[in-house]
Amino acid sequence: MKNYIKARWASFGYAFAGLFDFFSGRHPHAILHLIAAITVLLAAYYFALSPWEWGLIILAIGGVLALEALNSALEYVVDLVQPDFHPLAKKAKDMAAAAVLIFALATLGLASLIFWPKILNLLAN
Ligand SMILES: Nc1ncnc2c1ncn2[C@@H]1O[C@H](COP(=O)(O)OP(=O)(O)OP(=O)(O)O)[C@@H](O)[C@H]1O
Repeated sequence: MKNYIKARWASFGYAFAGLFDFFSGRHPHAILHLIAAITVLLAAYYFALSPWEWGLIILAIGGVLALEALNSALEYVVDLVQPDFHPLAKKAKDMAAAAVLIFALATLGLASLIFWPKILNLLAN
């Protein structure tokens, strides 16, 4: 039991090592997504979103950041197994980037649905 807890605790530490690497500055997209996330969270606070709106925004931000982290992980693996140019390495990296783009666009749609009426309302008053 003690060893089990020790191993789980170590896994938690590895996840934090990944998190530290992700936001270390070595992955410029991670920093861009973080800045965008903080901006959206500040806007959410300003417009006093409902709990449901907060929940959707938090899930969407978490999804974008998690997908970007997976994209970076895949880049590491591709660079490890195929440091030289290879058409399949290109396809793998481009597809992973597409996954982030798809989720980011969906998040943009969600944010527009939530914020646009509130912005219009603010402009009208
Ligand atoms: N080994 C490779 N073979 C073929 N094309 C590659 C290879 N490595 C990278 N590429 C191409 O270059 C693009 C950019 O790859 P890169 O690894 O620099 O990622 P990035 O999107 O710039 O992310 P980051 O800035 O986080 O490193 C890939 O999407 C792919 O099209």
